[in-house]
Amino acid sequence: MTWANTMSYQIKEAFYTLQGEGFHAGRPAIFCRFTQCNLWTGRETDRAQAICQFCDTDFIGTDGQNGGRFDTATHLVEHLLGLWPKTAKTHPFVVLTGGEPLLQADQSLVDTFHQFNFEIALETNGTKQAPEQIDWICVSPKANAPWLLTEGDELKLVFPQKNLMPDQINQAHQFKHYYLQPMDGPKVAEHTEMAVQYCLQHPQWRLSLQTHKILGID
Ligand SMILES: C[S@@+](CC[C@H](N)C(=O)[O-])C[C@H]1O[C@@H](n2cnc3c(N)ncnc32)[C@H](O)[C@@H]1O
Ligand SMILES: Nc1nc2[nH]cc(C(=O)O)c2c(=O)[nH]1
Ligand code: SF4
Ligand SMILES: [Mg+2]
Repeated sequence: MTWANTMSYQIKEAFYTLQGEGFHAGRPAIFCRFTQCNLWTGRETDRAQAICQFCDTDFIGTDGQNGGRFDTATHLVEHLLGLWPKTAKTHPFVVLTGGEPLLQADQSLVDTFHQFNFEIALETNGTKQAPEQIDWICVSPKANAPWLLTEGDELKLVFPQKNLMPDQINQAHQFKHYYLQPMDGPKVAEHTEMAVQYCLQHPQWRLSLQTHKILGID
């Protein structure tokens, strides 16, 4: 006999938009937002007790646009492929985010994306190791959380974070690009000015604005 497969991918929402942040800002991409995070429950009543307290995202449930539970990697990938324009001359580009995508995204999902000719980018908090062969890894470490994934393509530090300022980033870490992203919230203007000044004084760092918020798109 075979066991019923209870594993499934739980997706809050999925949408086609421009990557707003970091190296690939401006690039059309399918966003796949997984439910759940290991640094916050996602409930406002728990925010003040969470390890990560500044999150700008709702990742609870599977009720968002194009969200749902997908019982196999193939079913999820086919669903996402449907969001890529039919007339596109380029292969589909997907950004796995959340919530924390590495709680669910496994080797089978990565391999299935590649079978369907996807290029895969990942947005992660860096608390877990990633499956192999992800095409673009963006790590955004969080103060007071374990940091295990210390290599990747892009390090995108939300700034400022008490206990995780850019001078505390170990330069032995292996990333191709280093970005400061101003922490959104009531003080975003002040944080942006501070990030500009920090980059000017430490030109290894570049500024990442959340351009989708400026544009008013997803
Ligand atoms: C919502 S997170 C999901 C992926 C993963 N859990 C992570 O933290 O990287 C996506 C990106 O938004 C960033 N982010 C979350 N809240 C933010 C805020 N208030 N201001 C600026 N960036 C924020 C995260 O650091 C991360 O780079
Ligand atoms: N346009 C757009 N770009 C993004 N880059 C990272 C995002 C995220 O929430 O992970 C995000 C997002 O939610 N929207
Ligand atoms: S780690 Fe990412 S998804 Fe989790 S609470 Fe922080 S910013 Fe939000
Ligand atoms: Mg976002």
